[in-house]
Amino acid sequence: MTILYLDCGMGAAGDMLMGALYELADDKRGFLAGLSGLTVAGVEIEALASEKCGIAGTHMRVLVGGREEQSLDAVDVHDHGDHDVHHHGHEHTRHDDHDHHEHDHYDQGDRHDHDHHEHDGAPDHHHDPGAQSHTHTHSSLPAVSEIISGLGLPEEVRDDALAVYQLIAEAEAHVHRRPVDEVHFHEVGTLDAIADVVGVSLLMHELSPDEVVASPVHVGSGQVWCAHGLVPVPAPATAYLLRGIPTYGGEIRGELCTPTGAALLRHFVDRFEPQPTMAVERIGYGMGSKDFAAANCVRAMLGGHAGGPGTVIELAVNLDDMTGEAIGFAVEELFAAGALDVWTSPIGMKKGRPAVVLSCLCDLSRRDDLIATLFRHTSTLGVRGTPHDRWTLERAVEDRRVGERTVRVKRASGWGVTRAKAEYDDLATLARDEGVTLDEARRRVEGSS
Ligand SMILES: O=C([S-])c1cc(C(=O)S)c[n+]([C@@H]2O[C@H](COP(=O)(O)O)[C@@H](O)[C@H]2O)c1
Ligand code: NI
Repeated sequence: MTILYLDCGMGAAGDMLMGALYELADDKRGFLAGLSGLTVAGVEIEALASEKCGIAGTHMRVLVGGREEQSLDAVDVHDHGDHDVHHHGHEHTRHDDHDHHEHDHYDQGDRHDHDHHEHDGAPDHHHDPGAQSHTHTHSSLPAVSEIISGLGLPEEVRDDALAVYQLIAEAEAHVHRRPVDEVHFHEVGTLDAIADVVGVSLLMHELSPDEVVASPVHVGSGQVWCAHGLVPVPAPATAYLLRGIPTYGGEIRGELCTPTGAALLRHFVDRFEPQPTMAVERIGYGMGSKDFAAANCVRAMLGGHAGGPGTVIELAVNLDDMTGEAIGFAVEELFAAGALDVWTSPIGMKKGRPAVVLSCLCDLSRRDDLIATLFRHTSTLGVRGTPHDRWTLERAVEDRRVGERTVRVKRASGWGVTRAKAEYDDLATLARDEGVTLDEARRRVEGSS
């Protein structure tokens, strides 16, 4: 059971997530080759050694037409004009010839400010950024999907990347109160964001952790320039994408979590909580392009469960107006939707009604599906949920030959205990086919070991 833990104590941007996962990947060349389809579109992706507050990590530099996009925090408004903001995005990239310590001053007057929704959504609608501003492209979801689908990615990677973009499109649609099919991306529609989304999807596919856990997300504070103008941090799309996820503003003035980072977290992370008990085997640091007092990185840790409890959710509803048949059907649907266990308990309810509590246990990643199943297949108007610690034995299933037949035997071990038990369905088939009792069938399986 492998756990990928993402420390988002300095937020998350697409390139930071990609850098952190890249450090964990075995086949780094294969990964970069997997992104080569993007070079046709003028995108170059380099993994550069980068250092923040003395920590060595990787900065994934995505160049589109030779330029790297940066988010423009409005960290300081100077006396010499309301429109001047101090851009503190600079890099400390060892393999780079440029002067990384320059501080650019962005003047709102040099920006091409406009309503991106007035454009027709053609993916090649670029604005010349000039010397003082940033490039952005206006792309529709179908245009972005076409680019992603044309990259020759494994099906699962392509589907993940498309799902991340769907989330971004829904966030844009919500923020601008437009239908999803009328959304035109601005910054996140540029090729560098596509590279981030595809890169992270590819690396997740390569690492294939059983569980992805992330810390509460530090979003930063203040304001940031985007295609709409100066917006509050977290940017509106980021705030929407992170709803329901634990976040905090903290002391740092600047945008720490971008819409792309937020969409990637929403899609890939199973649960948000402090680092679980795990035996960490590999650690990766993905560096951002900006510098703050704290190391601007996402830290990724890969490891296994280390004897600590897992978390399961118990969902429960009280039912006083359903038939036994209908409740039985709901039980089957809950199992089909991924419940670990489902049970009913008799209760007495108001107005002297005999009733039942229908309960089920599930992993957090299945919780929302099971809530939807409860609402769909029962008459309840509310679902209760309680998280529980759960300690488990390691389980394995082995096949055992009993004469001409194969019977599955479940082995469980840990906590000083080892035991084995034949799978009931196989045992019942054996008993019926051989015309013996269940006990006799069990003895035959035990005798065959
Ligand atoms: O492109 C989109 S959807 C976008 C939306 C918003 C809104 O809040 S609406 C803000 N921004 C800003 O663009 C840059 C780049 O974001 P990436 O996700 O492409 O890294 C960033 O400063 C966002 O706040 C983009
Ligand atoms: Ni927007």
